Amino acid sequence: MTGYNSNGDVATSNGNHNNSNSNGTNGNSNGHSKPVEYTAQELHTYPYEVIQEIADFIVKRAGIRPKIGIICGSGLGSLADIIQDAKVFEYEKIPNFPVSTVEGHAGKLVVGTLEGANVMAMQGRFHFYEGYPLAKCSMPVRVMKLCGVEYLFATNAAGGINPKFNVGDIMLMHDHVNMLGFAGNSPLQGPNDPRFGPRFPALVNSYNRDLINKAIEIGKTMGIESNIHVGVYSCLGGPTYETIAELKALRMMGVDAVGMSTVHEVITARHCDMKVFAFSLITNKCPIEYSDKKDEEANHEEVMAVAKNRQKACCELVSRLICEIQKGS
Ligand SMILES: O=P(O)(O)O[C@H]1O[C@H](CO)[C@@H](O)[C@H]1O
Ligand SMILES: Nc1nc2[nH]cnc2c(=O)[nH]1
Repeated sequence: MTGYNSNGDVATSNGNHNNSNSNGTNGNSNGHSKPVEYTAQELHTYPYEVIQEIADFIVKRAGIRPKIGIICGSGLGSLADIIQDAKVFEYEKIPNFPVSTVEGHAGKLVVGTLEGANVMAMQGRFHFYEGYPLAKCSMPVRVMKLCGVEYLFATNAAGGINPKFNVGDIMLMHDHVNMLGFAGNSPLQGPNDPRFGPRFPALVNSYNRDLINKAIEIGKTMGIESNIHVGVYSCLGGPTYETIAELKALRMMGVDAVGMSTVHEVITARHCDMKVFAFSLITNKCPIEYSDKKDEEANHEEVMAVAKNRQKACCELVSRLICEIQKGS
């Protein structure tokens, strides 16, 4: 498999990673670095050493250790545009990083400062429906951890199932239903590396209560308290939007908003003991009765248009919450 040398340039594959140095390269006596080579199986599950190499690559070039990691949902890439003193890494230039394939996910990692905190933001996440295994989808969360991140802010665009939710509302996630997990799929599947966390992590209290309460207070001062809800998110595999019968089933299970992301990232973050704050921007109302109305069908263009419309409020919420975290540290 092709690797990258320590400058992030694509390099030909001829190294053996067992001999790699801390930069993830095989330095030799004439000072040239050989690329690290990993098997497809290794890159399927991303062993600790691979994650460490990616983290070292980023920290070395960014010159800072981020404390807060942000994952931008569909159409919410502007959350990364407000980062100051930004160093931008295109995914394809980061060794062994997957590439973004979905519209509204630029495929860039942005490292810099926000409200005085060192942050790193993913402008583009990885979804199961792109063909990546869940471990690969959430691998960047482990990269964040090894870069020094303590707090994960995960954002997403989602369909509102709770009839009280309107398009443009923000749902602060306080729990999730892991539908992919019900079907036996987990980002933690495979051998457990205790350097990341335990074999059997508990997930009650995954969503940091203190951060949820702070976000509610911030919503009040922003004058958008009636657009802020607290609720349960569920991730389905996608890429199809849900049928009416599926939406009815999800509602019966207590799900308030549905999407195709975030849950595997939160599981990975909690496994390695990161504090998690997550919210869904409600980009469409999910119908729960049969109808011929075309305008009730979800579509990605609408999802992105709503996200663009609400990006200012989302950016303000995120910035002010980071400001609160900074005040407490
Ligand atoms: O969850 P994010 O990445 O925000 O995107 C959501 O929007 C897309 C569908 O329109 C899906 O990828 C769904 O998961
Ligand atoms: N699964 C799913 N994902 C979404 N992302 C944005 N809206 C939706 C939706 O209605 N369903």
